[in-house]
Amino acid sequence: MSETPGAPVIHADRPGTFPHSVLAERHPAILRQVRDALPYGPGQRRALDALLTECTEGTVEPLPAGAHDRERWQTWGMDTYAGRSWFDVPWLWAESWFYRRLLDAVGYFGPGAWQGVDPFRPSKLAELGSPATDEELAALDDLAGRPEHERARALLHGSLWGNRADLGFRLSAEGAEDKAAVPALVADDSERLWALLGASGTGTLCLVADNAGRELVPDLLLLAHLLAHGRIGRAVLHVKPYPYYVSDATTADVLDAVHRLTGAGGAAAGYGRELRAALTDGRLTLRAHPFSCAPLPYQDMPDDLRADFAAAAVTVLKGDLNYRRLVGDRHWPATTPFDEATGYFPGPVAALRTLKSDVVTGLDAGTEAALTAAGGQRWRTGGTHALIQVRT
Ligand SMILES: O=P(O)(O)OC[C@@]1(O)O[C@H](CO)[C@@H](O)[C@@H]1O
Repeated sequence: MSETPGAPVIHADRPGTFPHSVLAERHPAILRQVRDALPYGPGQRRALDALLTECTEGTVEPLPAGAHDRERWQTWGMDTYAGRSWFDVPWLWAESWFYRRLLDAVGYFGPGAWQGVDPFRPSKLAELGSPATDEELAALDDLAGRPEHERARALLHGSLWGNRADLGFRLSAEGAEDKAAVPALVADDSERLWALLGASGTGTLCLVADNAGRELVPDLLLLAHLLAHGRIGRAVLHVKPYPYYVSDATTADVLDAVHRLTGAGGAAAGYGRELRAALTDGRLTLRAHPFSCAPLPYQDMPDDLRADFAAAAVTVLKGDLNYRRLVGDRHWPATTPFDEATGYFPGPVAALRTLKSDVVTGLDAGTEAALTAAGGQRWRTGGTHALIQVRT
């Protein structure tokens, strides 16, 4: 773990703060949701109950000697934090630890019959199969007749606002952009992103995915478009190696999403076929690196991942958690330059994120003041605002 100096690391120890509410309220609610989602047996239910007590009142208990990833978690700080209250370790660490322990409780890592069963799959499938997703996919038919650059921009906004599970590519009668969403952008470096994704490109785009379902679908649509129109030669989609933060995308979720697209008919099916072809011929590859579920900032990424990102024309990181890990989960002044916070990143990097936690960099002072004047600090966590930031 790096000892990088910087703004103070975020902890969850102060009642009344957003991080505290995640540990004290959101995690217990997730445990209840998981209990209800699948018919787990008595042993799994006891383990979920024990985890509830441990994460709210107890201390960090190290993984047992036989755990397959014990050594990895030791390098990720487990021994340092063992014995401390979950509220007294870095918030990012406590959250990642929660999902690792939850999967243990339901037998995800096995051995046994429940090995590999995603506790969040019922909710992911419900979202993917919802009428709202039908509507959003049908909106692709309206997009089909537009010029390529308009489609590309609409799909980029779909991917961005998909982070709020709200696909921005749905066209209004007036034009190609979502009129309500665009003014909510607190930083917009999209033209710099398009400069990296030129009109004809042979380069590789790394897209570090966030949520499955209604976020992953527009991410895939964007990749399909960029590949089909030769803006990039290859894409590498980074997904999680195991279920994480409830809805984060795994390989199984990508396959479900592609299946959903091909079965949808209309323009959506065309995107689905393009994705299947790209996966089959190697233009689109999936990567499920263990570090994608690490409780650490990207500054601490291992060399093989660094090499992947270094070789890309641009790496696009989706969502709030990836943003926290990109700039560091710290109380940065909002005007801290994005270029400075991401200076360590081994190549051009872009963040596409709706704001759902306190961390933010790269705002100008006027924007920050206007946001705060309009409603205190709620803009930081409410998911009502978004940003596209790029460092070349
Ligand atoms: O990465 P995502 O899906 O955009 O957001 C993850 C998130 O919901 O989880 C954290 C709270 O648990 C917050 O940082 C953030 O709001």
